[in-house]
Amino acid sequence: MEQLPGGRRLRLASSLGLGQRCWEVTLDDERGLLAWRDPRPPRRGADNCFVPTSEIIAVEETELNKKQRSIGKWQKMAKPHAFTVYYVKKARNHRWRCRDVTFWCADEILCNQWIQALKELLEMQTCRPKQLLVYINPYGGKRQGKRIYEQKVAPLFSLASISTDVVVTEHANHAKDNLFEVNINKYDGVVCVGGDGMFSEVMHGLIGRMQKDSGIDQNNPKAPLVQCNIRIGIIPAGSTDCVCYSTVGISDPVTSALHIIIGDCQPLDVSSVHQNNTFLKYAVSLLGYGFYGDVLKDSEKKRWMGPMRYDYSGFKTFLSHHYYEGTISFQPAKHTLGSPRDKDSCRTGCYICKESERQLAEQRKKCGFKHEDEEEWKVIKGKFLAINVVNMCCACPRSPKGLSPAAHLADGSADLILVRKCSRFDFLRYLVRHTNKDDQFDFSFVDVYRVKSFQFTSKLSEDNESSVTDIGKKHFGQFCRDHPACCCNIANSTWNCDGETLDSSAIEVRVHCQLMKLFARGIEENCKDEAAYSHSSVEQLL
Ligand SMILES: CCCCCCCCCCCCC/C=C/[C@@H](O)[C@H](COP(=O)(O)O)NC(C)=O
Ligand SMILES: Nc1ncnc2c1ncn2[C@@H]1O[C@H](COP(=O)(O)OP(=O)(O)O)[C@@H](O)[C@H]1O
Ligand SMILES: [Ca+2]
Repeated sequence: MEQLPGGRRLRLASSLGLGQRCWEVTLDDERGLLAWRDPRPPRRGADNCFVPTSEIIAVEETELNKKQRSIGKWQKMAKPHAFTVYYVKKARNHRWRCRDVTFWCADEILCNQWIQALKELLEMQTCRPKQLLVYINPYGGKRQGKRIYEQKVAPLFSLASISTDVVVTEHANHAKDNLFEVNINKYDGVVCVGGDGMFSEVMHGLIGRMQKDSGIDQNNPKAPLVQCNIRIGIIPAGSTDCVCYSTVGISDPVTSALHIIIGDCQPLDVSSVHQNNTFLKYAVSLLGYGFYGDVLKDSEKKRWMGPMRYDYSGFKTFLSHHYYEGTISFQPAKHTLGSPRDKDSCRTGCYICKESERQLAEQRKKCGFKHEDEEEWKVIKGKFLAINVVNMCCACPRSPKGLSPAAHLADGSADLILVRKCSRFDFLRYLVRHTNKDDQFDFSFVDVYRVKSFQFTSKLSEDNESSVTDIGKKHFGQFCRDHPACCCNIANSTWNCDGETLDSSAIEVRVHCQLMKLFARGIEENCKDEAAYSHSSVEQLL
């Protein structure tokens, strides 16, 4: 142990070989950093590097091969001893890669000391998973799930000494049903390889299992649900991969695997959807009626097209320009500090989400839930082209900022976006803004509210309830008789619930703050990635 001028302790500091030269290598316990720098003065700091120990993937003793030994200093050494450190390298656009660096020295004891010290530090990272349950949907996206897992993810898990039980699903709901049967306590996490639909399935299995084990009735819309502490990791291999993109910042299997390995944790709000005291679904990303429901329903018939089906069905649905009549009621989310029109987005370590977490803990301590129903409800009736309720920004490669750029991952609220009846041209302007930086809510026909609960009843089901003999009933699926060209559809739309269709014209939605956790850390603030590794900051540290 070495003492530095500032009183800081270094666990190890040695001169070790890296390539052809000797480098000063330090392991700083207090700061949790492994650093190596070239002591030669001329090219100041040119090749200095450091890695937080929390981002070291593995340490291995290394046998240097003949080629390595035949060059430079190796020749003079009887038998050099070496070890390799595998670590996370942050690249552009939130992409992470696994890199390695091999150090050598003549002294076997010193080499072992380093391996031992680094392994001890890895052991201390208690948030890392050791045993994972993996579900692969072989038919998601471009049908590459199995290949992606085997070639890109499994080798990294094995490098990090993570054991896995792998299930390749044979039918829809295979993963969900399986989660009710397995010995869940054996695992530190569940990994799903697939798209948003597959993630939704795994989430239903886990949350459902938790409630069942705790004797909570999911059919009761007011039941305080039990939080799910087993984290889910998403390896993106689907068509949209919105949950992965919105929680990591990129859809990239290797990046996601590395977030799982280092044991990241991102809490997530979950909405429950009920109809008349019957549980229907949970949702974490988009709950969409009208446009996004119709796109999904049409695209299901075109699965053979792969991810392209959304472009085809999107275009077709846009042309059909159907709007739907109904009544919306919601309770505004007064507890959260943010608003949907904020300029700042939810980022790693978001203080708005932390504040909600604090409130949640306080609420639990008091052991009672407020009489939420007594709080204010707002009611809006109208004709809508789209009703979107989003728990997170819903960013994905098609829409890099998402449907609600300022929505938060874990603040206990959802953003309710209402797109009222407007011209095709205006609706196109709105859709185009999903894909660029312009304000999506700056239209007279678009309203946005931050809500904690929400209800919707389509006019059709309201009418049916009030008069059973309503002739409209006979005409489901046909266009408005009085106005053949008006695009008002007397059939209901479908809900797009995280990429799964849900046929229900009257639903009740409630946001459950931080009901589950992912192996992720939210989207990191941009540009800092490179800055954190800048040479000047390395200089200050050493
Ligand atoms: C004319 C310009 C049109 C621009 C359209 C912009 C599209 C933006 C799409 C954003 C959708 C984000 C919400 C994510 C939904 C997913 O749950 C769902 C299912 O994803 P999956 O197929 O399971 O990965 N995908 C869709 C398109 O409904
Ligand atoms: N083996 C399987 N065969 C058919 N469907 C499956 C299978 N495994 C999972 N599914 C279902 O496929 C649906 C879509 O999967 P997903 O991975 O989200 O792909 P995509 O992003 O292309 O929609 C999910 O609803 C899931 O329940
Ligand atoms: Ca939220």
